Amino acid sequence: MSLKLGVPSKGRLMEKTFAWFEKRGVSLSRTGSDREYAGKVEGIDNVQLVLLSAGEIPRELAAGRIHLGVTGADLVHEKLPRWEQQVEEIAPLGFGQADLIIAVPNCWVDVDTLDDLDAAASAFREVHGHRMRIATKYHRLVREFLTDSGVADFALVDSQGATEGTVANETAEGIADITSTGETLRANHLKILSDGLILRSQATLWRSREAQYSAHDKVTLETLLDMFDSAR
Ligand SMILES: Nc1ncnc2c1ncn2[C@@H]1O[C@H](COP(=O)(O)OP(=O)(O)OP(=O)(O)O)[C@@H](O)[C@H]1O
Ligand SMILES: O=P(O)(O)OC[C@H]1O[C@H](OP(=O)(O)OP(=O)(O)O)[C@H](O)[C@@H]1O
Repeated sequence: MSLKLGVPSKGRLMEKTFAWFEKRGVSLSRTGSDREYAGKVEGIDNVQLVLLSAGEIPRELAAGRIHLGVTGADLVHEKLPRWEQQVEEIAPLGFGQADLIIAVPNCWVDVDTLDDLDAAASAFREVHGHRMRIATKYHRLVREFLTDSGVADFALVDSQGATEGTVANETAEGIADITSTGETLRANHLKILSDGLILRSQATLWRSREAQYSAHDKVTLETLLDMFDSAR
C-alpha cells in the first residue's frame, strides 16, 4: 500500500498543483498519452498519484480512498456536510482563488442587498405565481446562506456550467456561482449583491481523516509535511 495523493486531472488546477509540489521537491507528472489518466511521483517514495476530477476529490477523501487531495475549498464545503470531521486542511495553495457569490441582473436597480432580494422575491412570487429561481451547482451552501440570511421565497435550479447564461436564457432570475476576475459576470450583465459573498475559496491540500494509514504511510506523510514546511 502507498499514500494516495489525488490531484485534478486537467486544466488550471492540475498545472498549478504540479508547480506547487515541484517547488517543494516533489515532482508530479502525467505519464503515457495525453488521454491516459496515469501519473508518477518523483522526489519521495511510497506516494501514488491519482488523477481525478476536482469535483470528485472531496468524496474520495471522505471515503478514505485517497489519503491526500488537492481541490478547491468551495467543493469540499459544498460536498461534505461537517467537512471538518472528514478532512483536515493542510495548506491553502495560493491559487484557484474564487468567490462564491449571489448575483442578479444589472437592470434590477432596486436590488443591491439580500434584504432587497428578499423583498423582490416576495413581489416576484405574487406577480408570477412561482418562486424566484436561482441557478447554481452549489445547492447546499446557497440554500444554507439564503435561509440564514432570511431570504425565503426562492427556488434553486440546477446549473452545472455556463450558469451566468441562465438569466439571459430565462431559466433563472439570479445566480450563485464562483467568480474570479469578474469578467463572466460583467459579460452577462450581472451584479454581485453587496452582502452576497457566500465563501472565499482557493485550491487547498486536504488530508483524509477516514483513510487507513500504515506505519510506512505515516512516515511518508511526516516526510512530506516536513518538505512542505521547509519550503516556506
Ligand atoms: N475562473 C476560475 N478562477 C479560479 N478558480 C476557479 C475558476 N473556476 C473554477 N475555479 C476553481 O477550480 C476548482 C474546480 O472547478 P470546477 O468544478 O469548475 O472544475 P472543472 O475544471 O470543471 O473540473 P471537473 O469538471 O473535472 O471537476 C473549484 O474549486 C473552483 O473554485
Ligand atoms: O470571474 P471569471 O474570471 O470570469 O471566472 C468565473 C467563471 O469561471 C468558472 O467557469 P468555467 O470557466 O469553469 O466554466 P463553467 O461555466 O463551465 O463552469 C465559473 O463557473 C465562472 O463562470
